[in-house]
Amino acid sequence: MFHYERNYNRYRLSLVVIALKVFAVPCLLAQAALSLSLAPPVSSALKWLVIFPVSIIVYWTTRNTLWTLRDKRNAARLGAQPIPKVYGRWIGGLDLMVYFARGQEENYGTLEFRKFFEERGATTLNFQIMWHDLIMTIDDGHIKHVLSTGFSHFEKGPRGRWIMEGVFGNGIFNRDGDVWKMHRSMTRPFFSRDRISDYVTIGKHTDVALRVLSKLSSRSKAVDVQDLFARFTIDAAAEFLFGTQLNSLHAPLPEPGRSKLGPKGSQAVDADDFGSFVQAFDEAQVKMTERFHLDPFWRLTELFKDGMKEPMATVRGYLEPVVQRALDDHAAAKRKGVQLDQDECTLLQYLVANTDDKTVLRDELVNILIAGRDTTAALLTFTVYLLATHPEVFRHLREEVLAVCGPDMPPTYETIRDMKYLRAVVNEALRLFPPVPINQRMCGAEPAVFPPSKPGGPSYYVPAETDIIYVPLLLHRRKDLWGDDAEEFNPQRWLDEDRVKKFVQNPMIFVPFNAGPRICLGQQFAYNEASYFLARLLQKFSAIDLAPEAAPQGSLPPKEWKNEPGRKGVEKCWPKAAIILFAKGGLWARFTPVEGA
Ligand code: HEM
Repeated sequence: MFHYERNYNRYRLSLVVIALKVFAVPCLLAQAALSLSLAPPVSSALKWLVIFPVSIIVYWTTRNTLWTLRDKRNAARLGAQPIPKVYGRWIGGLDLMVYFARGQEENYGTLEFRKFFEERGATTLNFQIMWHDLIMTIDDGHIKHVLSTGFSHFEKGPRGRWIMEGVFGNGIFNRDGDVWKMHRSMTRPFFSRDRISDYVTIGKHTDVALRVLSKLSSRSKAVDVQDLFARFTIDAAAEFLFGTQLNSLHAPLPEPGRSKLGPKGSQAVDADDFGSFVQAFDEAQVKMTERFHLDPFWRLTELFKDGMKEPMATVRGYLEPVVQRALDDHAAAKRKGVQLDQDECTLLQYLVANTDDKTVLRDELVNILIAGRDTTAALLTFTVYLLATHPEVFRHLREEVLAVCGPDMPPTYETIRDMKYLRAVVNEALRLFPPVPINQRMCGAEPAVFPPSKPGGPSYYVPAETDIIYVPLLLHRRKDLWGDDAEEFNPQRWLDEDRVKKFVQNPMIFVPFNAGPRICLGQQFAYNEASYFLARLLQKFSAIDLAPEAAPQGSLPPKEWKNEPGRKGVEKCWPKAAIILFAKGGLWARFTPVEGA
């Protein structure tokens, strides 16, 4: 097996390999041509300043032209067309790369990619960056092929693995083929039940979170709900996954007007141990996103300092004792002949019964903590944002919650199922703000073909080993799929018979949890957790108002956005993506408590 972790640690060395490939090959060819030519010798200055740089451009342009011809031939052989190409204005399409990287800093999540599709009237494009193909798609049919019907032709691939290794390591998110199958079969049985104990865990942490919220709200204090939800979901996930009480909700929260801008959201001025763990988690994810945008140049920016090392040392330092304790407990239980009760055990107990490899265990926890914490926190954050900005939806939802659960009865599996408007609100938030707004795959060693996504449409040729980016945030906002109100928050669309019929006919227009064999394992848990929390929240609070004045400086959407069409012109928080969607600087809001609740 290829040891990614060992190789990842040599990322500086890989820079030499890349440099040799990009620069040395054309320069050596130029040197050979000079030596063989009968022309008089040229000066060193001419060679280094003119001939070698020109040879690099000529070599790569020629190679690209030859590959384009080869792809055209292959495409014709397979009865397909090449995907429309996007060229930058600078050599090697470097301006596109700068645009993508700057977008990470300055723009609205992944929305900025839309202009390329609109300008060309296409839903799948092939960006030419550093003389390489980078396919980006918002096409439901092509995404279906990548994730589901053509699953075996696509993988996460070595590029993604290189970049994600520092965070995800040997965990389920970062593996393909048999190793991924092993991870999936090891973890899936744990997620395949609707366990009563899950509701107990969710209920317990919801109560703590709402007590904190009630206390602050009784003094009309603004709260960064994104931070609150990150604490709630990590406390619930830690108990559900490894039986540990993190009690992060008991630690000091960021204060309105006194917090600073953290790597993603807001940050308490004096971070405690838990704060450092969470900030480290966030920092590592932001770094990982930067690497995606700057690849392969991130190696240069981290030549003297591995940007992932420190934050991940903090994260792993936090988790290693947890893993060790689980292994010790398992060994002790085995000695006493105690059997594991699969219905009541935590994921970690379940995993240690299957492997004692500490790296696998630690990395799996990191993977599932990120999966379980940040995604659900993003869902809750953007649902609250949408409810605060749509009081009529808030009122309607509250009426349903009070009608089904009364003013204080905790929701159950059955009552959650009965609250159809609640499900519609959650789905609508997932549609407009999918917690995983952008994702990546790679075509395998053989070329593939995207079948026509519309009757009579073209099949598209996908060259072997090409990166493919798909963008659920843009797919979910396509007007031709969702109607003219695609950008509006309208939960009713999930209850309208005709519109639901359209979705049932083509479920690939909505993929917040992915699709196919790698579909999210925690989908049911996430729906349960978010629905439970929202129902309890609406029992206890009668209104939500955004409190932008409480946010740290630099968090609010830039003034220039006001002139932009669509959601960008009306957004009151700044959606950004670092693998997972978040509100820059947090989402600050005030809650009106119900008397006596
Ligand atoms: C709103 C909440 C959630 C959303 C939107 C979400 C979304 C996703 C997406 C898009 C993927 C596919 C990633 C990829 O293959 O590139 C995924 C995978 C996964 N999710 Fe979730 N997720 C959520 C909550 C959870 C929770 C709560 C857990 C567990 C506690 C979880 C566990 C997983 C796991 C283990 C995978 C990996 C599946 C595989 O590679 O085979 N997720 N999720």
